[in-house]
Amino acid sequence: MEIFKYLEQYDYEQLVFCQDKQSGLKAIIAIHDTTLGPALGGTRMWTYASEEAAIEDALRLAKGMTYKNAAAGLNLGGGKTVIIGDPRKDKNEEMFRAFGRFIQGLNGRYITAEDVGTTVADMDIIHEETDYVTGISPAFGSSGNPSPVTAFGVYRGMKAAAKEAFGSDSLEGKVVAVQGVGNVAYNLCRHLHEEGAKLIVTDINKESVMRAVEDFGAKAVDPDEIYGVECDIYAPCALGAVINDATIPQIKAKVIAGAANNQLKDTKHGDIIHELGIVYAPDYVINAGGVINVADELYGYNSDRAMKKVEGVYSNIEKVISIAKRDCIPTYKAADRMAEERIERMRNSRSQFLLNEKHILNRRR
Ligand SMILES: NC(=O)C1=CN([C@@H]2O[C@H](COP(=O)(O)OP(=O)(O)OC[C@H]3O[C@@H](n4cnc5c(N)ncnc54)[C@H](O)[C@@H]3O)[C@@H](O)[C@H]2O)C=CC1
Ligand SMILES: CC(C)CC(=O)C(=O)O
Repeated sequence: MEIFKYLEQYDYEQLVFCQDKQSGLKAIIAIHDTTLGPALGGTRMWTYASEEAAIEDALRLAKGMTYKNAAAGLNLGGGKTVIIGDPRKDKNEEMFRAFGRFIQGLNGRYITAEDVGTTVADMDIIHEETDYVTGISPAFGSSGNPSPVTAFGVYRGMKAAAKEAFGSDSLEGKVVAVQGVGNVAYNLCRHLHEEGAKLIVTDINKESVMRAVEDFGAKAVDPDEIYGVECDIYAPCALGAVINDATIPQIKAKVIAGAANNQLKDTKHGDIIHELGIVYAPDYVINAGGVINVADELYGYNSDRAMKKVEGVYSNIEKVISIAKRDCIPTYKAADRMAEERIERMRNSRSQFLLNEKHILNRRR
């Protein structure tokens, strides 16, 4: 990958490589765009096949955060970190302390939170070194694990997408195929089960599957089978790029609505599912509940206020669908349009000169 060419092509601001020999930390912080405010996005710990794959993931996820935060109405830019390693074997306290110091060194340009492979306990360790971390323990007056709130937002967004596809937002009796039943999707399954939806689940982790079978009466299928099952709604809740040339011909669902980031392998796959008449709830709009929740910590966390905003994922999905219909475009493009228009409006409004304490005029006093 020609890194500067890529950064220029997709308007990235900064890519930071962090190495700490003692703890084994190898982290990549990608900051995409800070027009709306500091870049907020989680830290993913994963065993990447190559350093290039890790860089690509950080970059793609960071750009997704710019769009997610903008579309959610947050005054935050987009960034993300990936830590290279196996979260089950390679974590240690010094690693997250070292990582916290690297974040502190960015002086507020980047604020982190949980993502796949990292936990509230990890955020608490980072917090020993920096205040630029969210999703820390409720004991600190913070919001804790974002996953249940992300799940609630996905549930709300799924209902809005169902209303468009089926004429009603009730999920009672609807068959939902859930791919990956981890932190977010387990909580999503609970909401769906409580509303009377029928669940088909899969995961590469057998224990997670069994928990959903036992707790919610879900039917289990093998990971490769999930795309082709007879269902009304397909909910990708594992990793990205699952909507692709190989999977689209198998999908029988009328709605795709799930938590995973970067679900479309390529934008052309968003065009194809649109042509097939599938209602696609764009990933970064439907899964914004977690970031909306952790962002509230920056104002002094208030759960009621945060949950009210997360309920708005429903109307945000409605808004995206109506832009898509108005402009005759697929929903993924409508979501991009919504996010980009907000960033441009704010960029223009911030172009006016404002004196602040760092300005040269102040230094002369
Ligand atoms: N946790 C959060 O608040 C947010 C999460 N997301 C996204 O939602 C997705 C899920 O996040 P979490 O639930 O936090 O992660 P998680 O790691 O708890 O759950 C992911 C699950 O997917 C399973 N999985 C991995 N590969 C699979 C495959 N090929 N087939 C089937 N299952 C597979 C894993 O075993 C795991 O149980 C991720 O893409 C994440 O980036 C997005 C926004 C917020
Ligand atoms: C997990 C969230 C708190 C932030 C994030 O990184 C995301 O929404 O993907």
